[in-house]
Amino acid sequence: MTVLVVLSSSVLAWVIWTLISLLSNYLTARRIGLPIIISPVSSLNPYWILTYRALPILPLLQSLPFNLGKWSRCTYMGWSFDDKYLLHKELGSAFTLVTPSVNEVWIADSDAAYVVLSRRKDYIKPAKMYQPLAIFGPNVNTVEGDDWQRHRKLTAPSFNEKTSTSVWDEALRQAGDMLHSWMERSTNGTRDTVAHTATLALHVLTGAGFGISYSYGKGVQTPPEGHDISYRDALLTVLQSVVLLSTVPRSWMTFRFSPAKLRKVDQATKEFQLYMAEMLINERSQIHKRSSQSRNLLTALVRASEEAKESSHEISHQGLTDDEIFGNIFIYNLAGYETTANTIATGIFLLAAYPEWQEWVAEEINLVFDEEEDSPGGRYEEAFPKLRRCLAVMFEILRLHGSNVYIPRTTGSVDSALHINGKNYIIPSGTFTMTNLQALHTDPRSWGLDSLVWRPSRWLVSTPDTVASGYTKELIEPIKGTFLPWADGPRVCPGRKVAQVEFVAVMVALFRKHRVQPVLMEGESADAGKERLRDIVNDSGLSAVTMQMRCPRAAALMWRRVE
Ligand code: HEM
Repeated sequence: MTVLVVLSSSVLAWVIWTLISLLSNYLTARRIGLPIIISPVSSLNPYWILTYRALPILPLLQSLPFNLGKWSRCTYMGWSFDDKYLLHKELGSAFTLVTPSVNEVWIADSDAAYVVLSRRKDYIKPAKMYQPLAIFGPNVNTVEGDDWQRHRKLTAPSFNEKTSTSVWDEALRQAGDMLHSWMERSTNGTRDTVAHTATLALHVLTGAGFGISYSYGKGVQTPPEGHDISYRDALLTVLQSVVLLSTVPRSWMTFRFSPAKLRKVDQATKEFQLYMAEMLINERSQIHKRSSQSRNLLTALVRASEEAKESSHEISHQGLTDDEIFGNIFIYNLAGYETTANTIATGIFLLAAYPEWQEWVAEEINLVFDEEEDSPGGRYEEAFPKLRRCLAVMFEILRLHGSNVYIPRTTGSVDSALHINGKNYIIPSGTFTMTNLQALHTDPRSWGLDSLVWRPSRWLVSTPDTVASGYTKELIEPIKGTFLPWADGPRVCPGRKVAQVEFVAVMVALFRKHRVQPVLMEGESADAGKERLRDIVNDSGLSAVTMQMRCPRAAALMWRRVE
């Protein structure tokens, strides 16, 4: 009886607290003056996320009469991928989503989006939201303010033209081997495009970022002395277990009776930490002997940190601690792995669904590379700037199928003024601003009436120079705030050039002499096969970190050589 009373009073207290918070947030939202949607939950509420993932509750809510479930249209993770710009078309360039925990201002106005992403001190990256990613130590993605400036200054310059050259070489080599493995199963095709592009992206990062080169085909590598698993396998397990690592306490993973999966994650985490510590000791000794020849993210991180320490009396404020170096090694791997791998995999699916764009890309690649050369190497500096169609394909993937569909910021402890669609608004302290990338990327006012159509050629324009040379066209420069797959402003993605170089190199290796198509099901026409691929790409959702196709293994892709 007492238990029942305690339980029902707790539920009642929770309901009252929720209603009071909702009312208080609603009154605050009224003062902003933007259209309002009231939701009983926040899209970031973990219990809500678990509920709609476990039960088919969303369609039910959305079919309620009198628009009672309208809130559920914009309170699940990745909702704007499904909605595109439609909710903004109804409500305007911005609206406030009122929830019991926080007010979220969703923005699809290009000028306002640009301002929010540029003014990092007024619109702060919510560091608390990213804390779970500080698994190995604080890093550029999890810190704010002066700390962020220090991390950024010491890590981002590692991504220079030298890195781009190594990324280019490594991506060409890996993609050539990946293609070779696909050609070996040409009749049945492969269902593992996503897994294989993930291996490729990981190998490019370990090779170009950390100087550890792997051959594409070799799965498990023999671990060096003192290790039970290879660096690659330890890193892969860690990257694929981010959600576990950031939610399950480490001590639970070490119990004798813990599930094997948890113990495997624990082992990989320890091994990865050990590898990083060894790399650090090795790199420091090379620096002190002044004998290091290699130049990669790790060397740059350690050097920059050592130099900063030497040149400052306030040591701890200038360099990076060992934990911070580990934290950054991890985050650069994480941030650069899934995003790039997904973009390449989605691109392959889309090109298989639209073979006319394969021919378009191949035409450019064959103009740039010598017909006779069997495996196109080509120097990065000469080839990359000419491969504009390849880059256009990437931009068009990111416009409609980018890894991020929104970018969160918060006004912190002070109110902030924001000009939206010709009017001034005061965004109160403690409000989240969500830059709605998917709505901005699909808005017909910026992208034309065919904004939802995947059409890479929209990225190219003829200029007098390009017409005179009879060569390919120039890439357009989108209006500020209309294309933000890498964000913008001071916290713009530091790996965007790496991702571009990697993507273009992969296109070169795959499409110069080969084409991809879906393996048709029994009785399926070629058009229906392509439609099936488009459906698979459109059925994407937000995983822990990025947008991903939910069922990429539902289609097998077949590669063939063309002359
Ligand atoms: C197509 C590929 C990629 C996409 C779409 C992408 C997208 C983004 C976006 C949107 C952000 C900003 C997030 C925010 O401010 O809330 C970001 C940040 C970041 N990205 Fe990327 N990224 C890609 C590839 C890479 C690569 C290859 C690397 C590293 C090698 C990388 C490293 C990072 C890091 C470290 C940050 C945090 C920067 C900071 O907070 O100052 N990304 N990325």
